[in-house]
Amino acid sequence: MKWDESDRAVRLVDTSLRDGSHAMAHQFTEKNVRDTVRALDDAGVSLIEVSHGDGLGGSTFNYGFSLVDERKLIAAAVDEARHAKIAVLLLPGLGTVGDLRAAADLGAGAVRIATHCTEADVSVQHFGAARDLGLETVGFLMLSHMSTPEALAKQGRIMVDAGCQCVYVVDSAGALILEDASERVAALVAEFGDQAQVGYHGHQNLSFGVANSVLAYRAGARQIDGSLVALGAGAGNSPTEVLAATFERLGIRTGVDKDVLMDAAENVVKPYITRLPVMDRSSIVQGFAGVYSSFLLHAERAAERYDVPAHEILYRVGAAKYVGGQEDMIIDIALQLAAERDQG
Ligand SMILES: C[C@H](O)CC(=O)C(=O)O
Ligand SMILES: [Mn+2]
Repeated sequence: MKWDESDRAVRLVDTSLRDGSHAMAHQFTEKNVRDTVRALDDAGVSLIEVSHGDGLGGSTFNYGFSLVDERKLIAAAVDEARHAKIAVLLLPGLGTVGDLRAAADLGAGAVRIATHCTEADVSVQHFGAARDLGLETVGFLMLSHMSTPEALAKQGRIMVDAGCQCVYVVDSAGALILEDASERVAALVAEFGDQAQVGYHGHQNLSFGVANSVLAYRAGARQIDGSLVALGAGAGNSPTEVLAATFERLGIRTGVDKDVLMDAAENVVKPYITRLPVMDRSSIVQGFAGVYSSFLLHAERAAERYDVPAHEILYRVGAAKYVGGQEDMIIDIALQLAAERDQG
């Protein structure tokens, strides 16, 4: 197994233990984390993200409480990884610089700082703090389908100027289809030149995670996210094991062992998944209507509570263009639908 980053044409980053937190309703155990990190590390994955689904400090009433304190999970991941670096996610306004310092003290080596695709300026202080802490820095422009490639590149520039080393086009809704993804990546690559890398984070709501990742690579992305068994919000992320197999077939060096990853998917992750990510009606509507993937479980819960269809809630969330942090509006919409039903 190669551990020289320069020997990889593309770096596959695994987010099963962070984006997968949404699909697991934030119920990861320490054993889940240890087993998954060990398997990913054995496969040669060099960056593994571990946090609450909504990042540091995400364990709240609005987003959903974690079963196990994420700091305990981060410490376990750091303890288990022999070669891989552990990354944490931070959404400014939810996670703080104090949370970041604590994660760095626990041994996290990278932070991925996520903002809505038009709000990169709120990340400036956090990138500065991360660089001061000696962390590798990555920026996430979430719900990228809501911006044009040109506007996204300008937002990425704010992150790079603040100290970000790789800016991701994040398809939070799984709404980007083929050129939608590659044109956004290409715009960021053109903007940054060799000042920063570009990454791509896909969701499978319309089933384009892997295809978009290949096009993103061809457009210049050099870090690509995946999750084992697609474990992630909505219909899940691009499966890491499928990315590895696909890139190998294309002759693109990832430095990871696809067979070890497939074994990890089958025998480590699949047995603990409580709800397999699927392209069902609700998640397809998310991709179609451009709805944040992590709204899925919130919509399903509101649907059950108010006896209204989850996919109808999600259509309305898409029409209203709600963004991350507006989870409470899902209940508002469910109440509207219930009132309309009761009025006949
Ligand atoms: C906080 C979000 O879950 C980040 C992410 O993975 C996405 O927007 O997609
Ligand atoms: Mn995601």
